[in-house]
Amino acid sequence: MAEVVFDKVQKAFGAMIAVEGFDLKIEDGEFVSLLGPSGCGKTTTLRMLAGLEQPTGGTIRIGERVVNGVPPARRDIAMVFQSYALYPHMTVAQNMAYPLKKRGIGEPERGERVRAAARLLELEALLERKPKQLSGGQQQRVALGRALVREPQVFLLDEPLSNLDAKLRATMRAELIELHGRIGCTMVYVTHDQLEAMTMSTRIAVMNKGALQQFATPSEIYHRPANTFVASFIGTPSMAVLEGTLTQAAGGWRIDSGAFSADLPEGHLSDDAKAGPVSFAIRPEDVSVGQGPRRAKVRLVEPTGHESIVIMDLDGLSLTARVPGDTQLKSGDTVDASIRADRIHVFDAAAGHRLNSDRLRADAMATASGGRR
Ligand SMILES: Nc1ncnc2c1ncn2[C@@H]1O[C@H](COP(=O)(O)OP(=O)(O)OP(=O)(O)O)[C@@H](O)[C@H]1O
Repeated sequence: MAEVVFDKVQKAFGAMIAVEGFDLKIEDGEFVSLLGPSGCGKTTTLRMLAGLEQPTGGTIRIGERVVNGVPPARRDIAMVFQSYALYPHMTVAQNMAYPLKKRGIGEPERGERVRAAARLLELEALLERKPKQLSGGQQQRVALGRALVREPQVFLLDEPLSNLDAKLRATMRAELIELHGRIGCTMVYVTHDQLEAMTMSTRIAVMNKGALQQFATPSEIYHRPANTFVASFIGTPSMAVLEGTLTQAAGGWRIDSGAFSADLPEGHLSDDAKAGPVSFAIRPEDVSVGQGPRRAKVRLVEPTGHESIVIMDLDGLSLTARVPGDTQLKSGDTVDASIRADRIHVFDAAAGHRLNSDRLRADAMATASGGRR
């Protein structure tokens, strides 16, 4: 087990900068997800950690050792890919033993390590099967087992669940959380699926356009997005980032956007807030439908089963709300509505960084889960 540190890491492919100014300190035993949209540099970052790509700037450290220039086989890491890459002619046991055989580890120890990993992953009954006789989830477990037998300092996982169907993904998510709990190994997990990142990680590194946007617990990232990118990327349905103007009002700040205005409670914004243009965003759960002083016109109702997502115009803003799945609301209806002014996220209009003081949020956060740490 080891900590992993990226220090000002850059990766350029010719003129194309894939990763830039990347600083990250992953603590020993953490489960960290690299999360971001397609092309943001997640896989390149993981491949640099694995030694499959060389950084064009900065240093990467695993434990005490700077690994720039160290070949993959000597980094003491194990990688699990999206494609399980099992050898079809070998049994499960032979597949799992293969990395040990390549390292010259003798038979009694090989067998022992394979049996231990098989026990951990509940693969004991499948050891003599060939990969084609296994389900997708079982194949994924063998790929994990093959990584596990190497007893690496760090596990690297690149979208390992993306070939599985929704039900199996949910099962494997739970299995990976359990596995991490049992072996306590440092894990770095690449995904563009925020549900995976939110449920499994101790901390999430949100990336966009090759740069780190925020590195924090899932709860922190959801409740205190550091900038407009994280605010709009995290959350399903997502928050729209709206344009408004901040003015000083008696007792605090007021935010206006066309016909919409809201008085922000005292202490809601940090000392960085200045009168003038801002961006702001409101989570769907902070919009109430069916009661309140505002009027909203329903544009669309999207049933998802236990709840429905309502897209509506409220004082000229397009907002999204969640309502119970048995709602009778339909497009064209006019309803009473309210928003939680104490939950409005406010950002600098130009730079996009968060302007909330989060003093009011701190109490709620103290009782919320701070990720899996
Ligand atoms: N070998 C390469 N040569 C040139 N450009 C590359 C190379 N590998 C990656 N890139 C570019 O670097 C950027 C980051 O790619 P990367 O694969 O790291 O993104 P990603 O976040 O993992 O995306 P995805 O989720 O689609 O896999 C992309 O614009 C990609 O086209």
